[in-house]
Amino acid sequence: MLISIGSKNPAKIAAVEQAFQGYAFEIVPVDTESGVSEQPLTDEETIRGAINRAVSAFDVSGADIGIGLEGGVQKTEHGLFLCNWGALRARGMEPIIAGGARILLPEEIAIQLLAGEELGPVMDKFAKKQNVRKKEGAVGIFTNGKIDRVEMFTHVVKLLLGQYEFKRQSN
Ligand SMILES: O=c1[nH]c(=O)c2ncn([C@@H]3O[C@H](COP(=O)(O)OP(=O)(O)OP(=O)(O)O)[C@@H](O)[C@H]3O)c2[nH]1
Ligand SMILES: [Mg+2]
Repeated sequence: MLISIGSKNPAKIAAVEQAFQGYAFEIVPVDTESGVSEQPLTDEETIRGAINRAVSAFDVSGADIGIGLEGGVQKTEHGLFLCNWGALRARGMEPIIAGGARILLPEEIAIQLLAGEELGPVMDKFAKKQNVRKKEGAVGIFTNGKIDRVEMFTHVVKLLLGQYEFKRQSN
């Protein structure tokens, strides 16, 4: 099975590799446009980015499955939540969507994002690290390492794969 992912981010690629453990597959990471802002600020925008990545990855690679994973934030009355969305594009079916873990971001982070900053660089500055976005992610930093970005996105890809198999069996 040829699986394309619309990102070259190693954390996202590792999540697809983990979720497809046990399957005979090959992964093709492709640079795709998310079609949304670098820092999505709503669930809707983040979902749109995931779908656009999955469709582009599927179209450019001729793979059996295209996967899109997008991180963003969502304002609530409780504060600004980190949100994560995934999409799966396969022949003969509408894109499948699944949501990932959410955690409240500290106020000092939220203020910077709402002022137009991108979470990736903000996290590097906050954590005094390089490329948090490609490793544990904000989710790893703010959960004291209990769950990192790979594990969080692996869960999302499993939700996508499971729905894909269910739909295939139902048809
Ligand atoms: O350090 C982080 N830990 C996280 O948990 C996280 N979740 C989202 N983001 C940031 O939100 C923006 C859109 O996310 P994103 O899906 O575009 O991710 P990305 O830019 O890292 O990958 P990619 O665009 O190469 O696929 C980018 O600025 C990401 O850095 C995170 N940064
Ligand atoms: Mg990005």
